[in-house]
Amino acid sequence: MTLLEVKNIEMQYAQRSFMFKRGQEDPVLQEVTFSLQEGECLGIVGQSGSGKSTLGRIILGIERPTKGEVLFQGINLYETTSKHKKIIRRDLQAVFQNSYHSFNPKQTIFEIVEEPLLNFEQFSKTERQHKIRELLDCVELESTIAQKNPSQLSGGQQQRVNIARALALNPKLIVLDEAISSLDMILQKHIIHLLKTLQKDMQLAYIFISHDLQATRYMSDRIVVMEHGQLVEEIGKDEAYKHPASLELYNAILPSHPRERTKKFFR
Ligand SMILES: Nc1ncnc2c1ncn2[C@@H]1O[C@H](COP(=O)(O)OP(=O)(O)OP(=O)(O)O)[C@@H](O)[C@H]1O
Repeated sequence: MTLLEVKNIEMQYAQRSFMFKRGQEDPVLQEVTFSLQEGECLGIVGQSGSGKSTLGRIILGIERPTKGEVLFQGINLYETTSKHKKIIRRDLQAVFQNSYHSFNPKQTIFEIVEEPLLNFEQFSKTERQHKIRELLDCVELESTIAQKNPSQLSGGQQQRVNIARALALNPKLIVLDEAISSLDMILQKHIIHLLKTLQKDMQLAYIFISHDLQATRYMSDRIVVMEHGQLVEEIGKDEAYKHPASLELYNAILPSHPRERTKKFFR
């Protein structure tokens, strides 16, 4: 079943200038259209500045597009009642690149993961404690971590806390915007495996926004490539990239062995 429909999205920011008359910037997104099925992972790749994060924020309901619509479970995100907004806020979650900035540094990990439960569920304190233990276990964190502050955790542990918080309300879709980019290669691998397992166990859908073509290929059922705010190619998991913009990204991947990294990669 279709979970998300993104239709003809255009995004144009107003020019910010003290010197000149305020006008319009060139569109950051143009005619962006795609859909996502329940339980599916769609990868979004593209060069820096191609509009990936802007699109992610529009899908999350954080930024209103200039044109077009986003339907989540058939409900238009930008023209909805407060009752529907609350449902959407439960079912649609996000994990961003820099997890530390999304925490209140004074809160304990327990309080961070508890927050969505307090806001959306009618759980007793014991039920919340149980649920938080379960969520930390789900992301392979020891429950002793619950009394620590974010600054006492490693980057990988912080990102697991972020994932636990995103999972707290059993969402249908998580937008992962460069969610593994700040981690070292080994941690990236662990988190990717974890995300895959959670996706299967919880029938989650993901939008996986990344610069990393290999991680995106591993995670996604389908991949769309963005260039200058437009979707220029859509491929299946095992299909080869064809569009010049996709091939440029693909050719920028460093070979795994330094001997194979010839000068052409640094031109
Ligand atoms: N709030 C804003 N106001 C004005 N322009 C913006 C705003 N947010 C993003 N942009 C512009 O939109 C374009 C796309 O930015 P965006 O961050 O979506 O790209 P991206 O593909 O996610 O890049 P990166 O991979 O580097 O994060 C950029 O030119 C950026 O300067």
